[in-house]
Amino acid sequence: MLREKLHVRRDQFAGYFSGLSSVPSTFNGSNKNTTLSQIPQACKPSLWSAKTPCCEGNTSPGHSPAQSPQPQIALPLPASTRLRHMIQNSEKIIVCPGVYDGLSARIALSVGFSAMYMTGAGTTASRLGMADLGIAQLHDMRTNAEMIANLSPDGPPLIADMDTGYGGPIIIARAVQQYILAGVAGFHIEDQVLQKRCGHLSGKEVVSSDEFLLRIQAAKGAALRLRSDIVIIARTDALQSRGYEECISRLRRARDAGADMGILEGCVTKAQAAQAVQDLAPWPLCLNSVENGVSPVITAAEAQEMGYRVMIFSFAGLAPAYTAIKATFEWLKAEGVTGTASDVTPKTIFRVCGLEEAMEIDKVAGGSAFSKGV
Ligand SMILES: C[C@](O)(C(=O)O)[C@H](CC(=O)O)C(=O)O
Repeated sequence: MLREKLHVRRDQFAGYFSGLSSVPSTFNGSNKNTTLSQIPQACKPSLWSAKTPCCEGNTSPGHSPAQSPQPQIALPLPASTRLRHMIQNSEKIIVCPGVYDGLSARIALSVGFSAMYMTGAGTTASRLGMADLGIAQLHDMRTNAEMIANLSPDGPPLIADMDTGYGGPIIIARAVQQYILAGVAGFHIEDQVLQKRCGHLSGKEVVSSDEFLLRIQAAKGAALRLRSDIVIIARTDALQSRGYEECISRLRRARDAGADMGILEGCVTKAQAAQAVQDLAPWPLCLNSVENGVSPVITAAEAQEMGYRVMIFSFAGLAPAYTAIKATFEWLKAEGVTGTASDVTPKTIFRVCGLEEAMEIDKVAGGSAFSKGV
């Protein structure tokens, strides 16, 4: 039953994702307009791979036949294109753990998620040591996102927080361009005033619906100009001050302006979260889960049943890091030792952070720095 429902939904979503699904980079160096569906399966993502067998003697669009004995370099599909494809085709809701720095992202990669989310609250806390009050600016967010997105460029696509877009249309266009160049696959942009705050705090203020639309149009224009597939997620924080109907109206306007997906931030009941999907269908929605925030706890399975396509768990890394670090520091202060579990050695952390891959790079290049191990 659920499966059937999902099939219907995926077909419906297709309309929203067909527009920009052409591969913007020169896939196989020849056809700028090659679409995802035109790319033969065997040619799909293979980072720096040699020519695939199906390219042999194939002169159809999307292929360049062998012209020299040099191995052909097949560019990987951009993460944005892969994310778009996942949203359209995935059987299951796409669960994105909130990551905020290199280590939390590396842990998410090692656990094996299909996508990740870079939280603005976590970025602000970890990079600036500040609360989520609109203090992190484009530079802070872009540099963090770029580092995280490029830990595994052909790995799970990264959805990143873009807060309010950090200014008017010109700054927003610049922010979108920088996120695209950073390798970010999708982002959410909201309607809070520039002096924003976490969506789960009270006293939030939002800009007018027209100004929100302007933000979406600026973002969409930038993506189109760069021929990027980046997934634009319109988020409204208007529930607290303007009510549910206004949120639906704002999200509809954002959808009509070309946003690919929506977030109704801070739903206060499960019924409301489910209703939003129905009211905006077939436009896909993303659910932001902040446990102990203003929303009830909704599991990924429940969100999938409601019809959500993506779910971000903003505090999934930050909250346990806080708990563990605080407990350890308190222990250290009291006892003079950290009490670290014996199976967590320096190598454990370095392994998660690519130790073996780094050693392999050195070896393949002919180096011997690690020939005696580490
Ligand atoms: C999703 C969010 O934008 C984030 O930065 O992760 C925050 C999370 C939070 O601060 O609780 C938000 O919901 O505003």
